[in-house]
Amino acid sequence: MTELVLQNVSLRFGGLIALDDISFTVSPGSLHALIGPNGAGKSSCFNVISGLYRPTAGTVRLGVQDLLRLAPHRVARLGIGRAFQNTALSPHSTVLDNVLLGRHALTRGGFLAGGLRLTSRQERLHAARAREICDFLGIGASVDRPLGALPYGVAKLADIARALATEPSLLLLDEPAAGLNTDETAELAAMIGQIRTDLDIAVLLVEHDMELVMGIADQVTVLDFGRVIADGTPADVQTDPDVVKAYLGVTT
Ligand SMILES: Nc1ncnc2c1ncn2[C@@H]1O[C@H](COP(=O)(O)OP(=O)(O)OP(=O)(O)O)[C@@H](O)[C@H]1O
Repeated sequence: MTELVLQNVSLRFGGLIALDDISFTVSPGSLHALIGPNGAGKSSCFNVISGLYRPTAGTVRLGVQDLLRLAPHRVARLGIGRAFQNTALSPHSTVLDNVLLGRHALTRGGFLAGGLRLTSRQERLHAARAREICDFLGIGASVDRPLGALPYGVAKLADIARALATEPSLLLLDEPAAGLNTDETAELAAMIGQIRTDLDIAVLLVEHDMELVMGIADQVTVLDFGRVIADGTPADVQTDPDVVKAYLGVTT
């Protein structure tokens, strides 16, 4: 992966400023967290990076590539995969079929949406890769079961598997621990660490679970009211007076 650089990005919705001149860099191979109170602009930031929202000002680059000129599927094809806060997967389809949706981004035009016919050999290769990814995430045993019949934690991992199936070099995870119990959260933390170390994929993580974030991130960017108020190591940001104030609403 090359660096992801957001520079002076602003996003307005009418009179509301969702992102106000934000800049930060996600380094190759890093585990970078984006945190902040409710409404701080974290999801808006993800939507800008993945091409769903066009910012009012600023630049977003992956290496030399200007991401703001690209549609979401082109951003995905450049190696930015995204797992969603509420999984957008089909409960009636099997885990495998859901994960195969991720392979779609790799194929010109999209073999599922675009009607480009794959040979049976290509289909087999995609399915084998999808199974491999599910095995890696520890959900291999559930791969042929309908997603809706499985525990929420497995469904969350299936959505991460779908994002990994796009073969990203940077994975965006939007609140992956939301709705998970303590054990599932601990397993997820270990899994995110393995995605970075074993697969050499950088992770940009939006998450409210501070213990999870501070335990695994090596860089943390803190947003508040659409602005970057701190950017540094977990140790740096935890003691930053502006961050303490934003979270606790008190002056230090
Ligand atoms: N499509 C939209 N139209 C209008 N306003 C929006 C839109 N998306 C986000 N906003 C507003 O932009 C601001 C930032 O919202 P955003 O969802 O990015 O914050 P967040 O940090 O992800 O919050 P949360 O932690 O609650 O998910 C909020 O005031 C929100 O209401």
